[in-house]
Amino acid sequence: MGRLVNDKHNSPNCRMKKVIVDGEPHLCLFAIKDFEAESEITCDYGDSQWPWRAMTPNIEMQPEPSEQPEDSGNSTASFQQTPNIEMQPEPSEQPEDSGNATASFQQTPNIEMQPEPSEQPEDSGNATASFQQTPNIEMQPEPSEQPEDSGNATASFQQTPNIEMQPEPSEQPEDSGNSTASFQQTPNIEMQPEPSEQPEDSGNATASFQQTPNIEMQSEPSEQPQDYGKISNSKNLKKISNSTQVQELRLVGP
Ligand SMILES: C[S@@+](CC[C@H](N)C(=O)[O-])C[C@H]1O[C@@H](n2cnc3c(N)ncnc32)[C@H](O)[C@@H]1O
Repeated sequence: MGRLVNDKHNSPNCRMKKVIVDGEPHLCLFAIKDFEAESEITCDYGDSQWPWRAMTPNIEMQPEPSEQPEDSGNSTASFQQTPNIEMQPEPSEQPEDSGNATASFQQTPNIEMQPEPSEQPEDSGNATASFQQTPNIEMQPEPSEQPEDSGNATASFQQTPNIEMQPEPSEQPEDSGNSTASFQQTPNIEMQPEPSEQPEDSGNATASFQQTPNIEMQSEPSEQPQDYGKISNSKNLKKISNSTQVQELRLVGP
């Protein structure tokens, strides 16, 4: 318990007394005033050149009147402010040591983080951005090994089956594996020759039947005009008539 009591020369809340029990001395601590729980326990260490006392009077005089004028009797407030003031000179005496230990460690990782962004000058405070770019850079080399498969993996795979489909129909145009492509192309090829044959057939059929009667018609009239021409020929008729007349004459004559 005694190791928890601080020194307070002016207004301690406790007092240390020597009590002899069974002939043996004991240091016993007694409260000399009421104070709340968890308050600083203080007593007068006695007259001595305690190092903190050399600093305490000057420090206590400044904060007590200005900040807590109504707490004149509250020694607790003075001691609470005292350590705060003591913490400031400690960092100044040892700027990189205990007092600034927390700050120094916080700055250290920040300094470590800055060199990383310095490689990426615009990512100074954006450690997250730097890490995001790093995987992007890693992703780029991977595509660089396969430059055509990088971002167009889908396109490449789409092209691959297309390329496979093209040679397959060419190699096995009528096989089962290329049923889709082969049959699509095959009917196209069949359809092309069919129309190419049909136009000739259909047109020839029509033309042949048309020509045939024409030819027949031509032949018929070609024969008839000759007959009709003979009959219609007035000269021939005259010859015939003359011959009949001659025959009649001959019959009549003898
Ligand atoms: C018995 S211990 C008191 C408890 C100690 N302050 C602690 O936190 O454990 C005695 C030591 O406390 C410190 N101390 C006691 N009274 C003080 C005061 N008024 N101002 C600054 N340090 C004090 C000194 O370092 C002293 O050696």
